[in-house]
Amino acid sequence: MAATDGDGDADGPVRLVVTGATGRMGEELSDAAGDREDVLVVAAVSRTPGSVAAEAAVGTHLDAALADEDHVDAVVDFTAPEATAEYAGIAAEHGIAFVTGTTGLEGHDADPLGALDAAAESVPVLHASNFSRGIAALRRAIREAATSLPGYDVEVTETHHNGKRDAPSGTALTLVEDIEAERPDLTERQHGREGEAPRDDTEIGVHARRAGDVTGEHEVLFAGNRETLSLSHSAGDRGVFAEGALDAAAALAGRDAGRYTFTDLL
Ligand SMILES: NC(=O)C1=CN([C@@H]2O[C@H](COP(=O)(O)OP(=O)(O)OC[C@H]3O[C@@H](n4cnc5c(N)ncnc54)[C@H](O)[C@@H]3O)[C@@H](O)[C@H]2O)C=CC1
Ligand SMILES: O=C(O)C1=N[C@H](C(=O)O)C[C@H](O)C1
Repeated sequence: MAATDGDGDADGPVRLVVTGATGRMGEELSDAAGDREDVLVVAAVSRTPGSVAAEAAVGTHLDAALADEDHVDAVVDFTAPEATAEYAGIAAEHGIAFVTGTTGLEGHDADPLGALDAAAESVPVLHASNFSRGIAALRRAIREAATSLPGYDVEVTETHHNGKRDAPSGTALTLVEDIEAERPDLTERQHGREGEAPRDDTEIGVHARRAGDVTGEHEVLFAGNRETLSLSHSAGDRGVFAEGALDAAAALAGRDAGRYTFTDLL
Protein backbone atom coordinates (compact mmCIF):
# COMPACT_ATOMS: atom_id res chain seq x y z
CA MET A 1 0.00 0.00 0.00
CA ALA A 2 1.01 3.63 -0.31
CA ALA A 3 3.51 5.22 2.01
CA THR A 4 2.43 7.71 4.67
CA ASP A 5 3.82 11.23 4.92
CA GLY A 6 6.82 10.23 6.96
CA ASP A 7 5.93 9.67 10.58
CA GLY A 8 3.53 6.78 10.27
CA ASP A 9 0.26 7.64 12.04
CA ALA A 10 0.13 11.11 13.56
CA ASP A 11 2.52 10.33 16.44
CA GLY A 12 3.14 6.68 15.70
CA PRO A 13 6.35 4.94 14.75
CA VAL A 14 7.77 4.89 11.23
CA ARG A 15 6.58 1.60 9.76
CA LEU A 16 9.27 -0.54 8.13
CA VAL A 17 9.57 -3.67 6.04
CA VAL A 18 12.97 -5.40 6.39
CA THR A 19 14.35 -7.52 3.56
CA GLY A 20 17.07 -10.13 4.05
CA ALA A 21 15.41 -10.47 7.44
CA THR A 22 17.09 -13.73 8.44
CA GLY A 23 20.56 -12.53 7.47
CA ARG A 24 23.16 -11.15 9.85
CA MET A 25 22.06 -7.54 9.35
CA GLY A 26 18.38 -8.38 8.98
CA GLU A 27 18.32 -10.01 12.41
CA GLU A 28 20.25 -7.11 13.89
CA LEU A 29 17.77 -4.60 12.44
CA SER A 30 14.75 -6.35 13.95
CA ASP A 31 16.55 -6.61 17.29
CA ALA A 32 17.50 -2.93 17.31
CA ALA A 33 14.03 -1.81 16.16
CA GLY A 34 12.48 -3.77 19.03
CA ASP A 35 14.28 -1.51 21.51
CA ARG A 36 13.06 1.72 19.88
CA GLU A 37 9.76 3.59 19.85
CA ASP A 38 10.29 5.67 16.72
CA VAL A 39 10.32 2.69 14.29
CA LEU A 40 8.30 -0.51 13.97
CA VAL A 41 9.09 -3.52 11.77
CA VAL A 42 5.67 -4.49 10.39
CA ALA A 43 6.87 -7.17 7.98
CA ALA A 44 10.00 -9.20 7.35
CA VAL A 45 10.96 -10.66 3.99
CA SER A 46 13.47 -13.46 3.53
CA ARG A 47 14.08 -16.18 1.00
CA THR A 48 16.16 -18.22 3.42
CA PRO A 49 14.81 -19.81 6.59
CA GLY A 50 15.82 -18.45 9.97
CA SER A 51 14.60 -16.50 12.96
CA VAL A 52 13.10 -13.00 12.86
CA ALA A 53 13.26 -11.09 16.13
CA ALA A 54 10.37 -8.76 15.31
CA GLU A 55 6.75 -9.63 15.98
CA ALA A 56 6.03 -9.04 12.32
CA ALA A 57 4.47 -10.79 9.36
CA VAL A 58 7.14 -12.96 7.75
CA GLY A 59 7.08 -13.70 4.02
CA THR A 60 9.24 -14.54 1.08
CA HIS A 61 8.14 -11.81 -1.36
CA LEU A 62 8.46 -8.06 -0.89
CA ASP A 63 5.67 -7.34 -3.38
CA ALA A 64 3.18 -9.40 -1.35
CA ALA A 65 4.39 -7.93 1.95
CA LEU A 66 3.84 -4.37 0.69
CA ALA A 67 0.43 -5.24 -0.76
CA ASP A 68 -0.67 -6.88 2.51
CA GLU A 69 0.27 -4.08 4.92
CA ASP A 70 -2.09 -1.13 5.50
CA HIS A 71 0.75 1.29 5.30
CA VAL A 72 4.50 1.16 5.14
CA ASP A 73 6.88 4.13 5.34
CA ALA A 74 10.14 2.55 4.20
CA VAL A 75 11.81 -0.66 3.08
CA VAL A 76 15.17 -1.35 4.75
CA ASP A 77 17.33 -3.68 2.69
CA PHE A 78 20.58 -5.50 3.53
CA THR A 79 20.73 -8.38 1.09
CA ALA A 80 22.76 -8.92 -2.09
CA PRO A 81 23.18 -6.81 -5.25
CA GLU A 82 20.66 -8.75 -7.38
CA ALA A 83 18.07 -8.61 -4.60
CA THR A 84 18.65 -4.90 -4.02
CA ALA A 85 18.08 -4.22 -7.75
CA GLU A 86 14.79 -6.12 -7.62
CA TYR A 87 13.59 -4.70 -4.29
CA ALA A 88 14.32 -1.07 -5.22
CA GLY A 89 11.99 -1.45 -8.20
CA ILE A 90 9.25 -3.04 -6.08
CA ALA A 91 9.49 -0.32 -3.41
CA ALA A 92 9.21 2.33 -6.13
CA GLU A 93 6.14 0.63 -7.65
CA HIS A 94 4.48 0.86 -4.23
CA GLY A 95 5.60 4.48 -3.70
CA ILE A 96 7.68 3.58 -0.63
CA ALA A 97 11.05 4.99 0.51
CA PHE A 98 13.99 2.62 0.04
CA VAL A 99 17.04 2.43 2.32
CA THR A 100 19.80 -0.03 1.46
CA GLY A 101 23.16 -0.93 2.92
CA THR A 102 23.93 -3.72 0.47
CA THR A 103 27.48 -3.52 -0.92
CA GLY A 104 29.15 -4.95 -4.01
CA LEU A 105 26.76 -3.01 -6.25
CA GLU A 106 29.44 -1.55 -8.53
CA GLY A 107 29.60 -3.30 -11.91
CA HIS A 108 27.12 -6.03 -10.93
CA ASP A 109 25.24 -7.67 -13.83
CA ALA A 110 21.84 -6.84 -12.29
CA ASP A 111 22.71 -3.11 -12.46
CA PRO A 112 21.61 -2.31 -8.90
CA LEU A 113 22.98 1.23 -9.13
CA GLY A 114 20.81 1.85 -12.20
CA ALA A 115 17.83 0.39 -10.33
CA LEU A 116 18.43 2.76 -7.39
CA ASP A 117 18.58 5.75 -9.78
CA ALA A 118 15.37 4.61 -11.50
CA ALA A 119 13.58 4.15 -8.15
CA ALA A 120 14.75 7.60 -7.04
CA GLU A 121 12.67 9.16 -9.81
CA SER A 122 9.53 8.35 -7.82
CA VAL A 123 10.57 7.69 -4.18
CA PRO A 124 13.34 8.76 -1.77
CA VAL A 125 16.30 6.36 -1.99
CA LEU A 126 19.32 6.14 0.30
CA HIS A 127 22.29 3.84 -0.25
CA ALA A 128 25.22 3.88 2.17
CA SER A 129 28.13 1.47 2.22
CA ASN A 130 28.39 2.04 5.97
CA PHE A 131 25.79 3.28 8.46
CA SER A 132 28.13 3.95 11.39
CA ARG A 133 28.66 7.51 12.57
CA GLY A 134 32.32 6.69 13.20
CA ILE A 135 32.85 5.95 9.52
CA ALA A 136 31.12 9.24 8.62
CA ALA A 137 33.64 11.01 10.88
CA LEU A 138 36.51 8.93 9.47
CA ARG A 139 35.55 10.07 5.95
CA ARG A 140 35.81 13.72 6.98
CA ALA A 141 39.20 13.11 8.64
CA ILE A 142 40.52 11.23 5.61
CA ARG A 143 39.54 13.98 3.19
CA GLU A 144 41.35 16.48 5.41
CA ALA A 145 44.46 14.26 5.63
CA ALA A 146 44.46 13.60 1.88
CA THR A 147 44.54 17.33 1.08
CA SER A 148 47.06 18.12 3.84
CA LEU A 149 49.53 15.41 2.82
CA PRO A 150 50.10 15.82 -0.93
CA GLY A 151 52.37 13.23 -2.47
CA TYR A 152 52.17 10.80 0.49
CA ASP A 153 51.64 7.13 -0.30
CA VAL A 154 48.16 5.90 0.63
CA GLU A 155 47.18 2.32 1.51
CA VAL A 156 43.63 1.27 2.47
CA THR A 157 43.18 -2.02 4.37
CA GLU A 158 39.92 -3.62 5.51
CA THR A 159 39.23 -6.74 7.59
CA HIS A 160 35.89 -8.57 7.77
CA HIS A 161 34.37 -11.88 8.88
CA ASN A 162 34.86 -14.96 6.75
CA GLY A 163 31.22 -14.92 5.55
CA LYS A 164 31.52 -11.68 3.62
CA ARG A 165 30.70 -12.02 -0.06
CA ASP A 166 32.22 -8.91 -1.69
CA ALA A 167 35.79 -7.60 -1.66
CA PRO A 168 37.03 -5.03 -1.16
CA SER A 169 34.31 -3.87 1.21
CA GLY A 170 31.87 -1.20 0.11
CA THR A 171 33.26 1.06 2.83
CA ALA A 172 36.83 0.62 1.56
CA LEU A 173 35.67 1.59 -1.93
CA THR A 174 33.91 4.67 -0.52
CA LEU A 175 37.11 5.67 1.32
CA VAL A 176 39.16 5.15 -1.84
CA GLU A 177 36.75 7.35 -3.82
CA ASP A 178 36.99 10.05 -1.12
CA ILE A 179 40.80 9.96 -1.33
CA GLU A 180 40.85 9.92 -5.13
CA ALA A 181 38.62 13.03 -5.18
CA GLU A 182 41.32 14.92 -3.20
CA ARG A 183 44.31 13.21 -4.85
CA PRO A 184 43.78 13.07 -8.65
CA ASP A 185 47.42 11.94 -8.98
CA LEU A 186 46.41 8.52 -7.54
CA THR A 187 45.11 6.91 -10.71
CA GLU A 188 45.88 3.20 -10.11
CA ARG A 189 44.11 1.01 -7.55
CA GLN A 190 46.55 -1.73 -6.51
CA HIS A 191 44.64 -4.69 -5.06
CA GLY A 192 47.27 -6.63 -3.09
CA ARG A 193 50.84 -7.23 -4.27
CA GLU A 194 52.70 -10.33 -5.36
CA GLY A 195 56.09 -11.09 -6.86
CA GLU A 196 58.22 -8.24 -8.14
CA ALA A 197 55.87 -5.32 -7.55
CA PRO A 198 57.66 -2.06 -6.75
CA ARG A 199 55.33 0.73 -5.71
CA ASP A 200 54.44 3.39 -8.24
CA ASP A 201 53.66 7.01 -7.24
CA THR A 202 50.26 6.80 -8.90
CA GLU A 203 49.11 3.81 -6.81
CA ILE A 204 46.58 3.66 -4.02
CA GLY A 205 46.83 0.28 -2.28
CA VAL A 206 43.55 -1.52 -1.51
CA HIS A 207 43.76 -4.68 0.63
CA ALA A 208 41.05 -7.02 1.88
CA ARG A 209 41.44 -9.55 4.72
CA ARG A 210 38.81 -12.15 5.70
CA ALA A 211 39.05 -13.84 9.09
CA GLY A 212 36.79 -15.32 11.76
CA ASP A 213 33.96 -13.14 12.99
CA VAL A 214 35.54 -9.69 12.64
CA THR A 215 32.61 -7.24 12.34
CA GLY A 216 34.41 -4.66 10.22
CA GLU A 217 37.73 -2.79 10.41
CA HIS A 218 39.09 -0.11 8.08
CA GLU A 219 42.48 1.60 8.12
CA VAL A 220 43.89 4.31 5.87
CA LEU A 221 47.66 4.73 6.05
CA PHE A 222 49.36 7.88 4.74
CA ALA A 223 53.17 7.66 4.52
CA GLY A 224 55.78 10.15 3.31
CA ASN A 225 58.22 12.81 4.44
CA ARG A 226 59.72 10.49 7.13
CA GLU A 227 56.34 10.07 8.90
CA THR A 228 53.17 7.97 8.85
CA LEU A 229 49.59 8.81 9.73
CA SER A 230 47.14 5.97 10.31
CA LEU A 231 43.39 6.62 10.58
CA SER A 232 41.26 3.64 11.49
CA HIS A 233 37.81 2.51 12.57
CA SER A 234 36.62 -0.70 14.16
CA ALA A 235 32.95 -1.64 14.53
CA GLY A 236 32.25 -3.29 17.89
CA ASP A 237 29.17 -5.13 16.65
CA ARG A 238 26.53 -4.92 13.88
CA GLY A 239 24.19 -2.97 16.15
CA VAL A 240 26.06 0.18 15.17
CA PHE A 241 25.09 -0.31 11.50
CA ALA A 242 21.52 -1.28 12.39
CA GLU A 243 20.98 1.83 14.54
CA GLY A 244 22.32 4.06 11.77
CA ALA A 245 20.11 2.42 9.14
CA LEU A 246 17.04 2.78 11.36
CA ASP A 247 17.89 6.46 11.98
CA ALA A 248 18.23 6.89 8.21
CA ALA A 249 14.90 5.16 7.49
CA ALA A 250 13.11 7.30 10.08
CA ALA A 251 14.60 10.46 8.57
CA LEU A 252 14.03 9.45 4.93
CA ALA A 253 10.36 8.47 5.09
CA GLY A 254 8.13 11.20 3.74
CA ARG A 255 10.88 13.07 1.89
CA ASP A 256 10.73 14.04 -1.79
CA ALA A 257 11.81 11.52 -4.40
CA GLY A 258 15.56 11.49 -5.12
CA ARG A 259 18.89 10.07 -4.02
CA TYR A 260 20.05 10.82 -0.45
CA THR A 261 23.27 10.05 1.42
CA PHE A 262 23.66 9.01 5.05
CA THR A 263 25.50 12.25 5.76
CA ASP A 264 22.55 14.26 4.30
CA LEU A 265 20.45 12.92 7.16
CA LEU A 266 22.94 12.97 10.07
N1 LIG B 1 26.02 -0.48 4.88
C1 LIG B 1 26.33 -1.05 6.05
O1 LIG B 1 26.48 -0.38 7.09
C2 LIG B 1 26.48 -2.54 6.09
C3 LIG B 1 26.33 -3.25 4.95
N2 LIG B 1 26.35 -4.61 4.98
C4 LIG B 1 26.07 -5.28 3.72
O2 LIG B 1 24.75 -5.83 3.82
C5 LIG B 1 24.68 -7.00 2.98
C6 LIG B 1 24.17 -8.18 3.79
O3 LIG B 1 25.11 -8.50 4.77
P1 LIG B 1 24.82 -9.67 5.83
O4 LIG B 1 23.56 -9.43 6.56
O5 LIG B 1 26.08 -9.86 6.59
O6 LIG B 1 24.63 -10.91 4.83
P2 LIG B 1 23.88 -12.30 5.09
O7 LIG B 1 24.41 -13.23 4.06
O8 LIG B 1 23.94 -12.68 6.51
O9 LIG B 1 22.34 -11.98 4.74
C7 LIG B 1 21.92 -11.67 3.45
C8 LIG B 1 20.42 -11.81 3.37
O10 LIG B 1 20.03 -11.48 2.03
C9 LIG B 1 19.23 -12.51 1.51
N3 LIG B 1 19.50 -12.68 0.08
C10 LIG B 1 20.68 -12.97 -0.49
N4 LIG B 1 20.53 -13.07 -1.83
C11 LIG B 1 19.22 -12.84 -2.08
C12 LIG B 1 18.44 -12.79 -3.27
N5 LIG B 1 18.99 -13.00 -4.48
N6 LIG B 1 17.13 -12.49 -3.17
C13 LIG B 1 16.56 -12.26 -1.96
N7 LIG B 1 17.25 -12.31 -0.80
C14 LIG B 1 18.57 -12.57 -0.87
C15 LIG B 1 19.59 -13.79 2.27
O11 LIG B 1 18.49 -14.66 2.28
C16 LIG B 1 19.90 -13.23 3.66
O12 LIG B 1 18.72 -13.13 4.42
C17 LIG B 1 26.07 -7.19 2.39
O13 LIG B 1 26.13 -6.58 1.12
C18 LIG B 1 26.96 -6.42 3.37
O14 LIG B 1 28.16 -5.99 2.81
C19 LIG B 1 26.57 -5.31 6.12
C20 LIG B 1 26.76 -4.64 7.29
C21 LIG B 1 26.73 -3.19 7.38
O1 LIG C 1 29.58 -7.30 5.13
C1 LIG C 1 29.76 -6.69 6.22
O2 LIG C 1 29.76 -7.26 7.31
C2 LIG C 1 29.97 -5.23 6.17
N1 LIG C 1 29.84 -4.65 5.02
C3 LIG C 1 29.93 -3.25 4.76
C4 LIG C 1 31.01 -3.00 3.73
O3 LIG C 1 31.15 -3.78 2.78
O4 LIG C 1 31.70 -1.99 3.85
C5 LIG C 1 30.01 -2.42 6.01
C6 LIG C 1 30.65 -3.05 7.20
O5 LIG C 1 32.02 -2.88 7.14
C7 LIG C 1 30.25 -4.49 7.41
